[in-house]
Amino acid sequence: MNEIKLALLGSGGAGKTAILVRFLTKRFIGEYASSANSLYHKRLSIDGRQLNLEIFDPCSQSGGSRCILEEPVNWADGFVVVYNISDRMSFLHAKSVLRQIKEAREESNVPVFLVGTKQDLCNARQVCEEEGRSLAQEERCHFQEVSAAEDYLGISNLFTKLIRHVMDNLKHCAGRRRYSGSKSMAKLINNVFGKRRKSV
Ligand SMILES: Nc1nc2c(ncn2[C@@H]2O[C@H](COP(=O)(O)OP(=O)(O)OP(=O)(O)O)[C@@H](O)[C@H]2O)c(=O)[nH]1
Repeated sequence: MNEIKLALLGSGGAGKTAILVRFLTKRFIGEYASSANSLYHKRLSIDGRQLNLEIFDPCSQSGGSRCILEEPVNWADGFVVVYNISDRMSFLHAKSVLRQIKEAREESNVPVFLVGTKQDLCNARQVCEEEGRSLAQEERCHFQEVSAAEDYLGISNLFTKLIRHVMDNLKHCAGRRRYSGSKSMAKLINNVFGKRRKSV
């Protein structure tokens, strides 16, 4: 069984949980009463391979995104960096997150997806699609705009694509030390990610 670990990063309210819940359950839930970091588990099969997926979704209220950038940026095999297309501050935050991932994981060539979400709110758009695309080009990561409210397929494709890149990258890195050493995992989850674990 392949273990794949993903982390969603981005500013508070950017739409991280909405994207993740859409991917895991196909549903869009308007409000989430979450005040803690969450680790979601999912088994799935991609290209005939059984995968054990763990996805970390930090809650901004618990200072989660700060934690993951300070300590366990090495935990994840791939990242989804989320901003809200109707909030320029969230785009600037995403830019800074991309830089920090790059600094910390330069050698590993870790797959990253920059995601502009809330595409349905295009009347209130503050970040044009081209800006997102060129930032992604600059930072050599993938890019997509989505709407968790309106589009399941786009989000599902995004995660599938990221997971494929992660699998390729892990194959490529085989033999080298995997960044997220399994010995420290339990400690990492308990200390940094809080104790909530969810299976969907
Ligand atoms: N219209 C619209 N609203 C969205 C979309 N995605 C999320 N929202 C709303 O935006 C708000 C914040 O979404 P969350 O998914 O909780 O954002 P988050 O990044 O997880 O926020 P924190 O948990 O605070 O870090 C919620 O009210 C969602 O319903 C979208 O695609 N379209």
